[in-house]
Amino acid sequence: MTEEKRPLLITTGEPAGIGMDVALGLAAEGKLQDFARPIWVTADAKAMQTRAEELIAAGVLKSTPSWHTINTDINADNFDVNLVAQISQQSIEADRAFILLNIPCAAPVVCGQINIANSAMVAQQLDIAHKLAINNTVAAIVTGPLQKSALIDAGIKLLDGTMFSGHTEFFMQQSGCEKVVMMLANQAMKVALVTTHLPLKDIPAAITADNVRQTVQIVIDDMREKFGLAQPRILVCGLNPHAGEGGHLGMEEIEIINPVLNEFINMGVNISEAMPADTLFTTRHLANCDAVIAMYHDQGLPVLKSHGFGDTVNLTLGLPYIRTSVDHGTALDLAGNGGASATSLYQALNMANEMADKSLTH
Ligand SMILES: NC(=O)c1ccc[n+]([C@@H]2O[C@H](COP(=O)([O-])OP(=O)(O)OC[C@H]3O[C@@H](n4cnc5c(N)ncnc54)[C@H](O)[C@@H]3O)[C@@H](O)[C@H]2O)c1
Ligand SMILES: N[C@H](C(=O)O)[C@H](O)COP(=O)(O)O
Repeated sequence: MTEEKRPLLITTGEPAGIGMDVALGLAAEGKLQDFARPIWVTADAKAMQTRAEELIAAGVLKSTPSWHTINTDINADNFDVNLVAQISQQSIEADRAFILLNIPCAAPVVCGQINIANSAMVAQQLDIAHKLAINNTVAAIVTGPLQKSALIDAGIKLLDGTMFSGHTEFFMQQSGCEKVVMMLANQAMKVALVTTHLPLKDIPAAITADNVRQTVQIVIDDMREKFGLAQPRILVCGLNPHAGEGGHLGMEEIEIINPVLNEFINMGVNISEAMPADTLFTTRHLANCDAVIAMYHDQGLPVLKSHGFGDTVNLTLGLPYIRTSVDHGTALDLAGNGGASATSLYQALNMANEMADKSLTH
C-alpha cells in the first residue's frame, strides 16, 4: 500500500531549535514507519548530520537513523517532483527512515543560538511545503517549530507585506484564503481561536461579526469533514470577564458575538451563546462539547496546554490542504541535548495521516 500513498512532509523549522531533534528521535525509534507513507523532511543536510552526532554524544540516539538526502537546489521553480518521488520510492524499498530535502543554511548552525542569517532557509521550508501541498505532491504538511522573532528580525514578511506572525498566517495567505482557523487538539479538548497572533491591545477590534461568523463556519465545516462529526457541539467563550456581565464589563458579547451565534442557533447548529471563559473550561461543560471557540490565543491555549502539553496537535482549519503541527516552540534550551520529547510531532503526524487517509486523494 505504501507506494500508493502520498508522503507526509515534515518541516524542521528553526535549525537552532529542536525541530531536527524530534524528527531524528522518531526516525531512530522506527516510528516514522508507523504511517505506511513516505516521510519527507526539510532541513539543512549538514546540520541534520551534526545534530544526529550531537544526540548520539548526548546518549539519546544509539546510532544515526538512515535517510536519503536529495541535493536538488530546492526552490519553487526547479524542484523536480518526479525525481523526488522516484528516489522516495527507492528509499522506502531500501528501508530508509525518510527523504531529506536539503535546504542549505547560510550560516553554521549552533544549538540554541538563533542566527537570523538562517531565517531565509526557514521561510524557504514553508514556501516549498506550501508548493508541494497545493499541487497535491504531499498528502499533508507537518510543521516543526520556528522562532517567529527570528523571521521578523530578518525582515521576512507575509505575502501581503505585513510582519511574519506564524505558519497559520503564512499558509493562509499563500493559499489565497481570506480566513483560516487555528485549532489545537488533545485528548481533553479541542480549542479553536477567533484571533491568532495579535497583541492583546488589538484583539477587541479584531472581534468583528464577520470574523466570528467565518470562524464558526470553518469550525463546523472542518469538524464535519476532518473529524467526522456531523453535528458538532460547540461552546464559545465571551471576550470579557463573565462574558461581559450583562454589558457592565464590556459590550462585545451583546453587540457582536451573540447576534452571530444566534444566527447559527437559529439554523439548528448545536452552539452556545458567549459563555464566561473561566467556567466554560470545566469538566462538566467539556464533557458535553466537541470543540471550544476562544476569542484569543492566551484565553484558550494555556488551558488546553495545561491538559496535555507535548500530546497536543496544532492544526489549521480552512486551508485547501492538511496542515498539522507540534504544540511546542523551538525550545532552544533543549536543542542537541536530548531533552526534547517527540510525542507532539508523533501526534501531529498521526493526525495528518488519519486525515489524509480519509481524504479523496490519500
Ligand atoms: N509551531 C511553532 O512554530 C511554534 C509553536 C509555539 C511556539 N513557537 C515559537 O517558539 C519560540 C519559543 O517559544 P516558547 O519559549 O514560548 O515555547 P517553547 O515551547 O519553545 O518552550 C516552552 C517550554 O517548554 C519546553 N519544551 C518545549 N518543547 C518541548 C519538548 N518537545 N519536550 C520537552 N520540553 C519542551 C521548553 O524547554 C520550555 O521550557 C517562540 O519564538 C515561539 O513563537 C513556535
Ligand atoms: N500558537 C501556536 C501554538 O501555541 O502552538 C504557535 O504560536 C504556532 O503557531 P503557528 O502554527 O501559526 O506557527
